[in-house]
This record gives sequence, structure tokens and C-alpha cells, in this order.
Amino acid sequence: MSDSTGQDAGIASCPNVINKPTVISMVGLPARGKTYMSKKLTRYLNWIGIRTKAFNVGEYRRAATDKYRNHDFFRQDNAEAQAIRQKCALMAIDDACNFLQNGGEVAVVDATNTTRERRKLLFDIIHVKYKFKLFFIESICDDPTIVEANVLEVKVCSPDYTGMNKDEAVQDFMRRIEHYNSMYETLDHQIDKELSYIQIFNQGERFMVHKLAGHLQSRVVYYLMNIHVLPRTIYLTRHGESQMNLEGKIGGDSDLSPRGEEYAIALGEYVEKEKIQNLKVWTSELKRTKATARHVKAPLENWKALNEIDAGICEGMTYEEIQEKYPKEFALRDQDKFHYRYPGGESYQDLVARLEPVIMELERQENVLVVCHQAVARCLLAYFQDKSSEDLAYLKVPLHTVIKLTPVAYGCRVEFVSLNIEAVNTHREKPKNV
Ligand SMILES: O=c1[nH]cnc2c1c(-c1ccc(Cl)cc1)cn2-c1ccccc1
Ligand SMILES: O=P(O)(O)OC[C@H]1O[C@](O)(CO)[C@@H](O)[C@@H]1O
Repeated sequence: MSDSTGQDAGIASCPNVINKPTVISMVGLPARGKTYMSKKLTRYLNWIGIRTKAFNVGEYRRAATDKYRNHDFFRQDNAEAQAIRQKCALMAIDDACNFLQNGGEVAVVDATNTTRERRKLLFDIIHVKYKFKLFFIESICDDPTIVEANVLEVKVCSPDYTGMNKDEAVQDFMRRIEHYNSMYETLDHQIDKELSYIQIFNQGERFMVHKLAGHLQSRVVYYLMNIHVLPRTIYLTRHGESQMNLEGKIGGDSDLSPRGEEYAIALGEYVEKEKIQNLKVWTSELKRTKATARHVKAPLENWKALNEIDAGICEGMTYEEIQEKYPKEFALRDQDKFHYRYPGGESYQDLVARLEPVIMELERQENVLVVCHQAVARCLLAYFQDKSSEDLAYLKVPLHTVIKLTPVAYGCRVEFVSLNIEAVNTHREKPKNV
């Protein structure tokens, strides 16, 4: 049950909550998308409110030694390097468990973990010693073009290869993979019948799920079955300036202002010029987003989940009127804007929960233009830019601006394209004195 701020008690403050902390352990040869999935999954889980952190063993090794010269570092008979690698793995596991003992809910151990011996070590520390849940995600990819693409896209830029030319780096990395491959023991449903895991074949072409244990693991599996790596662009924009924007009033379902109509025409022209393949347009069910999208030639979908945050008893008021009529509410909102719920309305935390199915469907789609609202756009943008909940509620999303989101390597390129049509500024800064 949440209080007026809508803030739910975390595990730390509610020890009798049944769901235990979980360690998600990646498994797979180098260049199988483990770091890609670790970062993406960590971003998604944090965005839905599950305190998650990734621990990349490669980063621990690079911090521990600058001895990496070439793939020989990963030879099985390189005792000195093996000792460094083992120490770094133990440090990462230890940090992961400390994170979970101090309020963390999910720790992702991003490492190869390609031997049964290593996974037994993980099991003994995480499940036996700390009594945390342990879930494995194995990525198996025997398509050489996929592996080569991953090596070219992210590995050659790795700190391990600073100063090395691209071809040398690719060759060295392929030899590094061979050292691991010689010892690789994939998860086996007979030998590992007690373990909970998912195996992903060739970037999600096929999945093998084994002994799912609990809600979190089901959400993780569902997410992994919906993501893809096809190149695409998501265009995010607010509706054109509305009559109520001009009056400084929040909420409602008003029409566009003359300048908002201009923006709708300009948006149609912009989309035409972008020559986007198989574009789909999504709007909310409010008039101002439908009107904004009407000059865009593409299949249209209206989502009630994209409606603007519900301001409850404050709908239709200006901020000044709210401060005048509900000074306590106004002050409370400034103190914790993400968790504050309008009486009879919503909080940003509620909005994120309402938008989760939209994010899940966006992950499945290719090119999509989303025409939405200020608070909604902040929530969606925070997902793609991995923003904290505090930052989310104050992200700047100006009117008459198209935000282009393009997945690159482990993250997302973000471009703000203003269509140069004047509009009021609806952004209210976080007051200094709270
Ligand atoms: O299976 C892979 N093999 C090699 N590379 C990969 C993958 C996946 C991937 C894995 C699981 C799923 Cl459900 C979807 C994609 C993502 N990547 C990747 C994408 C962008 C940059 C770097 C890596
Ligand atoms: O959370 P904030 O900063 O009040 O912004 C959300 C507000 O922005 C608007 O979309 C435009 O002012 C309102 O309808 C909505 O209540």
C-alpha cells in the first residue's frame, strides 16, 4: 500500500517481503551480446522501478592490470593471467552481493561464465552463502556474420585495443574467442537440471527456458523475447501548441492553437522528407495529439496509455491557481515530483507503470512516430536515455520539437530537431528552495 506520495516501500524497509534479491548471471562466449543485454536489461529494470546494477568483469580486469597485450592473456596455460581473471571475477561477484545486501534488488554479473566450474562457484556464493536467487542468461550464437558484426561494432573500440588497427584487433579478438571456446561448457538441462536459466539462440531466433523461479524471471524472459537488434528509428514528439498551453492551464482535452496547427503541417512535411520505411504513427486518445498527426501519411494507432498525466483535482488549472488553492499539494509535488500523486490523479511513477506496455511494444516495432505529451514524453525519453526517476520528472521536452532516437552499440543516439515554429514554454524548473 503506498502513502500520499505514492512511494512504495522497498525491500530494505520491508524485510518480510517475499521476493528475494536476484543475481542474473550472463553466460556465453565473447561477442555474443552479453554486455548489450546486461546494459539493456539493467536500464529496463531500473525504469520499471527495480533497483538493478550491472557488474562487468572485463572492466574489473582492465582496472586490475594493463598487462593485456594480445589474446595470449586468455590462454588456458597463462597462469598469471588466470589468477588475475579469477580475482577480478570474485571481486565483481562480491560487489554484486554487497549491492544486494544494501538495498539492491537485481545484480547482473556480465562475464563469460562459460565453464561449469565457474557457474558452480557462482552458485555456491550466491545461492548457498547469500541465499539470493540465481538466474542464468546464456547467449548462443553460431552465426559467424552476427559474431563478426558484434566484434566490429563494439569490440574493436574496446580499451583493450587502443592504438591497434582494426584488422589486427578483429584477428586478436577471434583468437581470444577460441581460447574460451576450447573450454566452453554450455548449460545442459540434464546436468544443470536444478538451475533456472534461459538460453537465447542467434539473437532471439529461438529460446530455451528452464525452471523459471518467480515473477522477476518471467518479466526478464518476456522482455528478452520482445527485443531485437534490427536498425530502426523512434521519433518522439509532443502535440502542437494547444489553446490550454496558451492559457498556461494543465490537462484537459483542448484543440491546437494556430501555431500548433502550423506545427502539424510542418510535422507532415518533416516526416515526408525523412523518407522513413514502413512508418507507424501512435497518438494518445486526446484531440491535440490526433490533430498533430493528421498530416502524417502512415498507419495510425491511438493509445489511451499515451494520454497525458492525470492531474486529478488540478486538471484545467494554471500552476499559479494550484499554488493559490492547494498550497500544501503544490509544495508536496515540488518536494518529490516523481512519486507525488495528484489527489484523484496520477504520479510520474503511475505514468511509468501505465507506459510499460507501450515501451514493450516499441521494443518489438521498427520505425515508429509517437505523438504524445510533456509528462509522457519525459517518461519515454528517460527509458531510452537511462535517466534516474529524479531527473525524469524535469527533463526538457520543448513543444514543436521532434526527438530522433536511434539505437547504437550499447546505447541510443538522441537528436532534438526543432521545426522552428514559435510556441509557449510549458517547462517548470525544479524550485531551488526544496
Ligand atoms: O546474440 C547476439 N550475438 C551477438 N551480438 C549481439 C547479440 C544480441 C542479442 C542477444 C539476445 C537477444 Cl534476445 C537479442 C539480441 C545483441 N548483440 C549486440 C547488439 C549490438 C551491439 C553488440 C551486440
Ligand atoms: O509534470 P509537469 O512539469 O507539471 O508537466 C506535466 C504537465 O504538462 C502538460 O502536458 C502541459 O502543461 C500538462 O497537461 C501536464 O499536467
